[in-house]
Amino acid sequence: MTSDRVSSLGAEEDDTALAYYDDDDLEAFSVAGLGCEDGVPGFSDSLNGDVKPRILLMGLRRSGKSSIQKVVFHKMSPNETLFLESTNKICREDVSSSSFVSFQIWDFPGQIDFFDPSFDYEMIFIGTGALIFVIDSQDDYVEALSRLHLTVTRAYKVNPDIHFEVFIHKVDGLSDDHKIEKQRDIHKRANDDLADTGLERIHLSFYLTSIYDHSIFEAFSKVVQKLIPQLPTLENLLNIFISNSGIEKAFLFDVVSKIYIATDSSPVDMQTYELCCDMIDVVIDISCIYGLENNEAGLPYDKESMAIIHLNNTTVMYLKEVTKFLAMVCFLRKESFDRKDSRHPVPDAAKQPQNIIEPPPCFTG
Ligand SMILES: Nc1nc2c(ncn2[C@@H]2O[C@H](COP(=O)(O)OP(=O)(O)OP(=O)(O)O)[C@@H](O)[C@H]2O)c(=O)[nH]1
Repeated sequence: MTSDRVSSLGAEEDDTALAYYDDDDLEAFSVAGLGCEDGVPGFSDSLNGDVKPRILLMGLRRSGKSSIQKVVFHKMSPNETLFLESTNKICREDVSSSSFVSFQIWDFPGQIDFFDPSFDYEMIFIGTGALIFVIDSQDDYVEALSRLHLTVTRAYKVNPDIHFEVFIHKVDGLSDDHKIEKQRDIHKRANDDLADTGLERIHLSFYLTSIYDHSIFEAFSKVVQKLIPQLPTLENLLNIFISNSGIEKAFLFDVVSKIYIATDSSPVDMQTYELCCDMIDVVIDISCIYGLENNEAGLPYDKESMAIIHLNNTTVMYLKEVTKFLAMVCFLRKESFDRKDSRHPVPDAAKQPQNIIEPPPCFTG
């Protein structure tokens, strides 16, 4: 692999870095143990200690892999993906925008034959944390299912710890009934194929996704959460947090990608998640316009970042910076929120009954 065939795109400012490899490089990668060139690590990264978990995006041509990556990690608007050219190189991206969300995404061109004997797929799968297989739900998926089966069985043999995630994608064109029907059919066929080869122990997770709504962010959140070793601890902390405050639901969000890296153990509904994403957008957009000094660059998000939004259904949303890249987004009832306001000026606050739940410190301003 020569250095002129490896180009880093200038996305480092937002803590992402891309490296592209062209078809000829695939042959070069079949040489086991290929190391770093020009600061760009090769497939053998997984063998050294401080490597990030790898997420692979695979699927047939035009299934929507690159669109997913661009919309989730580069804020590309869904309509712009109509003009994306077919990927003919492996595209790797480092995502390290927060201390908890740190991984690499590998976007594979649909036409690559991984199982060409000259290509060392073992090196790819060994360092992989999750394999996302994208199926275009608006297309005939017979070929996609046989490709899924081949990919999953090969990958499992190399690395049984991989999480296999199937995105039934482009569901925006389908009615609700149709979506459920497709999901049931794909789920059944994929698992039947595995059972036929005696591999029913392989677990596939299925998600209905589209880049035209928040479903793709939610699905990606769930995939990434499985790669966060601290997840149970974070969930536990969030459970303690909400049970000791007037808060009903709390999310920890990666602000840049709008992936939620943890939430308390009460169920998440899509509407709540969408509201959180909208709130993050509002905060960042307003801060972009009014929050930056002249000529200042970068994400307008810092220790001062916080917002309160009163919804018309007596719910209050509260966003507060937690770290440089993370935000806590909470939902609480208006009464719980007002209680904090009434605490300070009321001189006889000591008369409050003992069992009133105190708002957490972040609400005491
Ligand atoms: N309706 C709809 N179209 C989508 C969605 N996601 C992607 N597309 C469209 O699908 C087409 C193919 O998307 P790509 O992201 O280039 O597909 P790909 O899998 O990367 O394709 P290759 O690079 O050829 O492997 C584009 O026209 C996208 O606009 C979606 O959720 N809904």
